[in-house]
Amino acid sequence: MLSIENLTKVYPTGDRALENVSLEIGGRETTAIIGPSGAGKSTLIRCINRLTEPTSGRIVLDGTDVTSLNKKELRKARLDMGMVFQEYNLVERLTVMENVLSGRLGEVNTWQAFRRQFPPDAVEHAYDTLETVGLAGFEDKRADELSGGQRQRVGIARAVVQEPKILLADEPTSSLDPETSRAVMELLTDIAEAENIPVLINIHEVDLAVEYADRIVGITDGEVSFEGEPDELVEEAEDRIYRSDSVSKTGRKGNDDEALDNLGTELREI
Ligand SMILES: Nc1ncnc2c1ncn2[C@@H]1O[C@H](COP(=O)(O)OP(=O)(O)OP(=O)(O)O)[C@@H](O)[C@H]1O
Repeated sequence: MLSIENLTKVYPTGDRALENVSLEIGGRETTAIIGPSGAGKSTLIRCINRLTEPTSGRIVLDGTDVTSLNKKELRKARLDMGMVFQEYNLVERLTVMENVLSGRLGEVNTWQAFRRQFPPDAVEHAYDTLETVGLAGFEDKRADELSGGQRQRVGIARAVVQEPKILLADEPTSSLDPETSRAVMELLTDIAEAENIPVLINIHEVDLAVEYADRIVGITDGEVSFEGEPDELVEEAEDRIYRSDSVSKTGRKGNDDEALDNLGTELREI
């Protein structure tokens, strides 16, 4: 169970990205965080494993107060929090298998890591996980030979072999085409069930959130503006979440789209 308690983040620039955010995430539920651009979604995900340091508040994972850990303790605690990134964060010149096993690096010493000596159960788990994510047979391919969707599958497999207590995903579909995005969302929700862990996803596309998530959390101007099941996300709730936004919500025309339309009209008139 992950408890986020009164989380506040103020960047050194003075930007108040999060204001007293409290949430509980548990079971094997997929929670989607939606909201306008700049609302604080990414900051929220990154504060959980302290890739971004919270200003105040607490993050408690299965009884461990992550916010109070020193560097060494934090490295260990991060093994419990698998992270999937928008840009995959793979080591391009390493193979798929090496990238996946890097999820277990925290468990072996430097010499073992250098000799690529991982425990046999880790290697077996990596093979199984590659099969789960649809990449059986890709073990020896280099990461830079893969498509975006395949890279993201490697990123997910790397997070899963850590055997985390929670999976965090920061815009995992933003660099992917719609069909691949759906496949990745399906995979993440399947993993939540199979591994019996909660998955927290920062996602731009409301339609994907509604289709795949069990629960939706709306963030607006750094605060929780909605919390509920996908079918509770009626138009009024969406308007509340996106009240100050014009571009991020899928399916709704924003200022940029309108500006492009106007430009098109003007060009046709010349
Ligand atoms: N490193 C930083 N330094 C200063 N301000 C930052 C930093 N990162 C984010 N911010 C600010 O914090 C606020 C929240 O940003 P964040 O990236 O968390 O939003 P987001 O909802 O994930 O946006 P998007 O959907 O566009 O990625 C914004 O006002 C942003 O400008």
